[in-house]
Amino acid sequence: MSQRIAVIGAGKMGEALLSGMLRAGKQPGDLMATVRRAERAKLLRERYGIEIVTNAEAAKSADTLILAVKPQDMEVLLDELSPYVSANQLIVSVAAGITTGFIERRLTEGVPVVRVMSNTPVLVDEAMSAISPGAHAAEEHLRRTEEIFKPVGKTIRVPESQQDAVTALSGSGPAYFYYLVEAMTDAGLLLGLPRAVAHELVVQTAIGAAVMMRDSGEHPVILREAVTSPAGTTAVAVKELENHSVRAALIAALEAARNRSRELASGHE
Ligand SMILES: NC(=O)C1=CN([C@@H]2O[C@H](COP(=O)(O)OP(=O)(O)OC[C@H]3O[C@@H](n4cnc5c(N)ncnc54)[C@H](O)[C@@H]3O)[C@@H](O)[C@H]2O)C=CC1
Ligand SMILES: O=C(O)[C@@H]1CCC=N1
Repeated sequence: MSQRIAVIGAGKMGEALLSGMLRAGKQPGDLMATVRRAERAKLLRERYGIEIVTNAEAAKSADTLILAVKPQDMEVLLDELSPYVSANQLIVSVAAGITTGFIERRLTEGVPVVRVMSNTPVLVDEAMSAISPGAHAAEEHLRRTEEIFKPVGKTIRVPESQQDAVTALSGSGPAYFYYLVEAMTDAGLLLGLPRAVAHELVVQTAIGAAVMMRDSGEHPVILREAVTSPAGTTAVAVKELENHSVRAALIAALEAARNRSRELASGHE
C-alpha cells in the first residue's frame, strides 16, 4: 500500500500541492484533504476526485500530514490533531513563521516535523521550496518531503534559522515580480502603449530574462551589462532606478518581510 498523504487546510497553497502531487503521478486514492467549508469540499472532490475527510480522520489514517493552514490557525489545528498523531507519522508544515519546535511541543513526543517554505509557482511546477528538519526528522523524512516538492519545482535544504529570510526572499518573492510587472505595464501605458500590448511586452520580457538567468548561469550584472549600450537607453533608465533608491527599497522590503515572519512565530509562543 502506498503512502497516504493528507493536506490539512486545502486553501491556495494546499490545493496547489494537491494538484502538483496528482500531476506527478500520485493516485487520487493516495491523497486526502481537509477544509472548513462544504462548498470547498465539493469543489475539491469534483476537481481532483480525492477524499475530503475531517482533521481527526486524516490524522488517524494518513502517513504524512501537510499542514497548510494560516500561521494564525496553527495552534487550534494542532490541539485538534494532537490526540491522533503518533511518532510514526510525518508532519510537514508549509506555514510562514511557525517553527518546528512550536509544532513539536504540541504533539506526541518524538513526532518528526519538517518545515517547508514554498511559493505559488507550485501551480506551474516552478516552485522554490526550502526544507528544514525539526528535532526528530531524519534523512528519510527529508526525502519523503522532497518527493512531494521536487515534482513541482526546485528544492533546497536550509537550516531552520534561515527560514525567515527564505520566506522574505522566495516565499513572498513572486509578489515582488508581479508588482514590478504591474508598475512597468503602467509605465508603458504612460508612454502611449495600449494596456494589452504593454502587458504582453512586459510578461514576455520577464520570462526571457528569467530563462536567461537560469540557463546561462551568468551573474545578473553581466546579463545587465549586455543590455546596456554606452550612452544608450538602458543606462539612463538604470540611473533613474538608482536615483529613486529602488535597491534600498528592496532591502527594506525584504527586511520587513523577514521581521514579519519572525513575528508570526513569536505571536504564538
Ligand atoms: N500563498 C502563498 O504564497 C504562500 C503561503 N504559504 C503558507 O501556506 C499557508 C496557507 O496559505 P494560503 O494557502 O495562502 O491560505 P488559504 O487561506 O488560502 O488556505 C488555508 C486554508 O486552511 C483552511 N483551514 C483553516 N483552519 C482549518 C482547520 N482547522 N481545519 C481545516 N482547514 C482549515 C482555511 O479554510 C483555508 O481554506 C500559510 O501558512 C502560509 O504562510 C507559504 C508559502 C507561500
Ligand atoms: O504573505 C505571506 O505571509 C505568505 C508567506 C509567504 C508568501 N505568502
